[in-house]
Amino acid sequence: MADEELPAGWEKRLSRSTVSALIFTFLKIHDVILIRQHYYLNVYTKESQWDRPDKPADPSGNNKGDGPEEVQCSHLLVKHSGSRRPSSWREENITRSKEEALELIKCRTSIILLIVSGKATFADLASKYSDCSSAKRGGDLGPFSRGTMQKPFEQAAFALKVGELSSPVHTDSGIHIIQRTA
Ligand SMILES: O=C(CCc1ccccc1)N[C@H](Cc1nc2ccccc2[nH]1)C(=O)O
Repeated sequence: MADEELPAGWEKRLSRSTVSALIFTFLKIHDVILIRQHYYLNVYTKESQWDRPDKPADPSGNNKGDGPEEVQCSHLLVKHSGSRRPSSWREENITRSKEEALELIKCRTSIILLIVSGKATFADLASKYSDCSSAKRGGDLGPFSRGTMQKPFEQAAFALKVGELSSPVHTDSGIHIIQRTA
């Protein structure tokens, strides 16, 4: 079935291994072959699935067993001067700019490559570098359902597969890297 025959409300997307992208981006290893896979995004609920859908996406977002009612995530937050609370356990008065925060989170993210080699875990890094109070719990936010987190965070979290890492996500709190853990 050709792409244009996708049932209404679905988009075909290309994913790639975050790690490969990070290796490619941060270590400038030009012979890394990006692992690319197609997945399908419900344009209404932003939920994603690997299997090609055979029926129109449910616009109501009612969960008919298609996506999780709740997810569990950990995150690493880098705040900046424009954050809603530019202060954290790490730094009483956070003055870095949003651009500096983005650069910093990219550096932190490149450290996530250490996870691949087993030299560090996401929890190790979040507990060291996250500006959220959840750093004390290795960045773990516990399970949450839709409607409880800032929308950009929720949409990114619910689009992740278990174990996946997000790209940098901007909320009023700052810039996050999210890992879905359940
Ligand atoms: O609101 C909290 C506490 C989050 C938390 C949830 C569950 C367990 C432990 C912590 N921390 C804020 C920073 C912050 N903003 C967020 C926005 C979305 C998700 C997590 C976030 N964390 C802050 O510290 O300014």
